[in-house]
Amino acid sequence: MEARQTKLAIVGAGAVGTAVAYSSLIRGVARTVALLDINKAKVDAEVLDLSHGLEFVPRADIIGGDDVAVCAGADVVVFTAGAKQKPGQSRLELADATIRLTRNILPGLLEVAPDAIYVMVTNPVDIVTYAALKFSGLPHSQLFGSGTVLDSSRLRFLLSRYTGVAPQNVHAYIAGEHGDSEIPLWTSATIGAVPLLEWEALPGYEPLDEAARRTIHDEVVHAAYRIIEGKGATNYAIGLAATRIVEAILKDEHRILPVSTLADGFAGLDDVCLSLPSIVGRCGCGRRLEVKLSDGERAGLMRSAQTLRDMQARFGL
Ligand SMILES: O=P(O)(O)OC[C@H]1O[C@](O)(COP(=O)(O)O)[C@@H](O)[C@@H]1O
Repeated sequence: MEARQTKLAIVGAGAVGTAVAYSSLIRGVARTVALLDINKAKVDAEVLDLSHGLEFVPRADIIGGDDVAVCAGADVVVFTAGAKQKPGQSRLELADATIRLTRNILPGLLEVAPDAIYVMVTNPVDIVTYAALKFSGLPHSQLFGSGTVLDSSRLRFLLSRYTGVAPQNVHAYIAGEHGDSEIPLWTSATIGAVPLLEWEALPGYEPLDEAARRTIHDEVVHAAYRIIEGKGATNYAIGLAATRIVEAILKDEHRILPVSTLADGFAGLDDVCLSLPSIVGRCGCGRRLEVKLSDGERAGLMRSAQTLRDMQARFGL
């Protein structure tokens, strides 16, 4: 009997969608990678370019087109389609067009891939995820957003640079909105087995005091703006972050990832999609962790949730 083959469908063949396809192929997360885009010439060209590298990656097929049928039977759908972010433009300004686009595309996808786990990546991801949950009627385990998985890896990269320890050993999360109101969860963070708030600087490194933590937080929040100013879009790190989520799903890893999902009352948060460390596996997004929060972190999360609720109301959600 042949093993069931896994299929990843990526909606949107722009800078982010193609980065997800590229990193997914390199990491060998799915046997088939399908790319869908309304621009047929572009998607065909991307598929051809990626096909020419198949010799160098784990065994896979790459297909694509402008017909939703290309996503048929997908196990995971990564949704990256949306309006392009311009320099200086906030994530919010993009929201209206993107929400309409999401509403138009989802029904066709649900028809051909009803059992897929849907990972929304398009910004503003928390709002798009909330809207997509409403439009699709899917349970929040089956549809969630990439949230602050990328922001958390930016945080880990910066902490790694400050402390001289590998980012893999920095266990720290950004929570809340994937956007300006996001907050680092310093209280629960550890470096190796050492609580981050008790970290003693290694020789040649500065202490991780409050001022340093404030600078790092600020850098994480503004990282995307700096990249957009320089190259118009962020794509490689979000491609890797989304691939990490897909891998956790398809390999049923039960990984703890700060994905954006509907709040269920934890820390007094509800009726909003935001990120908190959650368990991700083959059934999608499972339980949230009951993370220990300081009063300041709790208040920050409440503010972030309120920012998102205000946006939801502005878009009639
Ligand atoms: O610092 P430790 O305990 O050796 O853990 C390292 C492991 O943690 C990870 O970085 C995952 O960390 P998180 O659970 O904080 O996401 C793995 O990639 C790595 O293998």
